[in-house]
Amino acid sequence: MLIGVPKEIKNHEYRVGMVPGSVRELISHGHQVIVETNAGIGIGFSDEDYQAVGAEIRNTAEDVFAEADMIVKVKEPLAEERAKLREDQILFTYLHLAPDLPQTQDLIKSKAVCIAYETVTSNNGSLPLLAPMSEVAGRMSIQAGAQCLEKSRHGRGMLLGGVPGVAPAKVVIIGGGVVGSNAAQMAIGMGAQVVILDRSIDVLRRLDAQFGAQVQTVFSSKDALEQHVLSADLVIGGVLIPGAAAPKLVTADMIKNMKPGSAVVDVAIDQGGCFETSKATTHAEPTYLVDEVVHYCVANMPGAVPRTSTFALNNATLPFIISIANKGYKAALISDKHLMNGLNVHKGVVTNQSVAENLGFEFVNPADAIEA
Ligand SMILES: NC(=O)C1=CN([C@@H]2O[C@H](COP(=O)(O)OP(=O)(O)OC[C@H]3O[C@@H](n4cnc5c(N)ncnc54)[C@H](O)[C@@H]3O)[C@@H](O)[C@H]2O)C=CC1
Ligand SMILES: CC(=O)C(=O)O
Ligand SMILES: [Mg+2]
Repeated sequence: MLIGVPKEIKNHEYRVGMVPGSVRELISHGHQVIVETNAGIGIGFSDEDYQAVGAEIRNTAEDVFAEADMIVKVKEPLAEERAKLREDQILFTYLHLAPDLPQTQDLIKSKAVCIAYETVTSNNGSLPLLAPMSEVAGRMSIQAGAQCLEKSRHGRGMLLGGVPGVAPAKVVIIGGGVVGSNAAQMAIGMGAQVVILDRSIDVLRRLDAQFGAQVQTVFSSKDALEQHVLSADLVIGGVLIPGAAAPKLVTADMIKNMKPGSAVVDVAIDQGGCFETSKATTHAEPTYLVDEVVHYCVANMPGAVPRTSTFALNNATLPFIISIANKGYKAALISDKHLMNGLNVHKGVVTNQSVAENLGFEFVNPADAIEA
């Protein structure tokens, strides 16, 4: 198979779909890889590094999209990338379609085979291609939130951990999955007072076993959520209903009633966000104010630490890339129900139930779609 790796074009996005080590593995399986010039330059991989392991370099994204059987990326394709997709071409990347009608419409129109990292599943119920980036974003959310509390960012002027004789900040984490538990680990390390809400008792049990008395675990009822959000200095949003748009758990009214200078970090923004007042921001301009509450809503947080993130992501994606390349996408999907769950759009039809329901498209079972 001919696999193409374009350079990412989202604002301040320096991750790349494949590192040279992964390219080497694919070539050892008998495949060809073309890489857009400077695709890895932001994390220290030159064109020569890719050529040294057998890749060919192309000067433009047009060339990569025109030639490749499968495109391997990081972020969802932007409009100008979507316009380059071809019928039957395989696209393997993050998509986050549920809150994104224009992208979904374009992918349908392209008739490409679109497999999303974030809905690939595993036997233990986790999302193996989302988890590494959620680890990064969860850890970063506390760094980002700590900066938002600084006076220069219009925050309350509080140090997360306080100092002896002065109370620490109260950090409230909504969603205790991968983002939430990694955020908790960092917040505890910085000495904050930490509360985590989740609506899964099993998740709360796991957090209790992991962190003991260092966190307060809370069942996420409307009442509890309101009580803790209103008394928080920093709120981290890390909820997920796989494939679906994030529930708007924190209303605009609740934001209005938070303390002036408090901060919210909406990690779930890539699924539309869990604060009613959230709108996606970029690393160039990460924050804005609503009712004196600092909002940080960057949809590609791991892009800020692209070297760590690229390796973490590529470690997880490589086995699936090899499987698709070796078997062809149909056999790869049929042989692995977890990879099949990644199929979101197939040659003009929507094959993810949550995406179809959220956006009002007809849902076609992925197995039926690829047999058709
Ligand atoms: N902004 C960014 O750069 C990044 C964003 N993300 C996003 O972060 C979000 C969280 O991802 P993960 O932690 O990997 O998901 P996860 O599935 O590990 O955890 C989500 C948690 O939310 C909980 N939850 C669902 N509904 C809830 C509710 N009503 N109240 C309280 N808890 C609720 C679930 O029980 C689960 O424990 C996803 O939307 C993901 O796409 C992940 C990586 C980077
Ligand atoms: C998960 C995701 O959207 C990201 O890593 O940017
Ligand atoms: Mg994202």
